[in-house]
Amino acid sequence: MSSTDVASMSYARKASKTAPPTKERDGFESISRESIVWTTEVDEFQDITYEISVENKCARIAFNRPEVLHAFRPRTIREIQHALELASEDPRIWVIMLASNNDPSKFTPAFCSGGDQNVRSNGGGYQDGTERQPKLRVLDLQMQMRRCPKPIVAIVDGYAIGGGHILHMVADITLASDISVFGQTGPRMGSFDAGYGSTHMARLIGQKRAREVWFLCKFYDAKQAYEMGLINAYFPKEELEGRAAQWVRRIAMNSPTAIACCKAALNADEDGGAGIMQMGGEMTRMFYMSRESQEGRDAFLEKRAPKFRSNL
Ligand SMILES: CC(C)(COP(=O)(O)OP(=O)(O)OC[C@H]1O[C@@H](n2cnc3c(N)ncnc32)[C@H](O)[C@@H]1OP(=O)(O)O)[C@@H](O)C(=O)NCCC(=O)NCCSC(=O)c1cc(O)c2ccccc2c1O
Repeated sequence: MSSTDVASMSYARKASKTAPPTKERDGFESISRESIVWTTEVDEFQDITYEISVENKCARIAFNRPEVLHAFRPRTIREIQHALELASEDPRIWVIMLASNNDPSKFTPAFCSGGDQNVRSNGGGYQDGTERQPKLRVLDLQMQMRRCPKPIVAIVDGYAIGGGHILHMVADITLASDISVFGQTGPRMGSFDAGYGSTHMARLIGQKRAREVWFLCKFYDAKQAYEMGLINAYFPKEELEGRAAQWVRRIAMNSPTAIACCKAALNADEDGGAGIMQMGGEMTRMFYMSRESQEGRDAFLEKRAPKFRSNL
């Protein structure tokens, strides 16, 4: 019997009608924390790795530039965009991890240190020879992460700074190790993110705190980040991998459609017309699966008047 089955059993209804209420009845603690065994899905990436676990219904996209603390250049972002598209369109994948590959014996651990300053151009963005024009491609990635119907879990182990800090905030869930450090540096090095980097941060931690983070450019440890509401949880470094596996397994046990709709609704509250479009898209997708919707298409193709049956 797999650990997921054990968790499902404790989650299932039981016969007793007199048991006192306990929070353990959610079954969460019985979900396995064993490391996920990953299979490399695409190996032509240079700046990232992309792995999947079909058994656990999840994908792992990881920054792989430890020598610059996983700073991203346009190539890095383009590769993440491609991997995210693969994961989004793969029916075997229900949850997506955004992480980093660290070897603390060689380089300081980091999730991501933001835009690679070596390729920051004077032309209004970043240019590593792969862009037609210098651009802030990471903003497109942020939109793609928001619009992805599958939950994205950021796994932060080390520095999450600048644009790297924004990427974990844009992810749906953030789990961190206790050695992690969070912060913005833009105003110290001539940059800022006036999009989600400012507005979503204020939604997460409040206006006063967001102004502090941007105006002072202080760094915060994992405990402070948790207390501020920047992250969901933090764990001793050696436990992070197992705890992340537990969270991801649990999300993948739940209804993917319900989760997609919750994500769309939470985005809609913040994203105005674009958020409503995302939620509307989910509604239309499900409506297309109904007999009522299909009757409209069939009637058109058969050149007859539709005979709708209302479900209302
Ligand atoms: C994170 C640090 C505080 C760590 O300091 P530490 O002393 O431990 O390590 P080093 O500084 O020696 O770093 C090791 C090694 O990595 C290189 N490196 C680190 N970060 C970067 C980077 N961002 N770009 C390029 N290279 C980097 C460093 O040079 C070292 O290499 P060596 O060859 O010298 O060994 C510290 O590293 C630090 O402060 N890093 C800079 C972090 C930063 O300022 N990031 C923000 C960049 S701006 C940005 O990210 C950004 C994002 C967006 O989403 C935007 C969106 C819209 C508009 C603008 C955006 C934007 O500007």
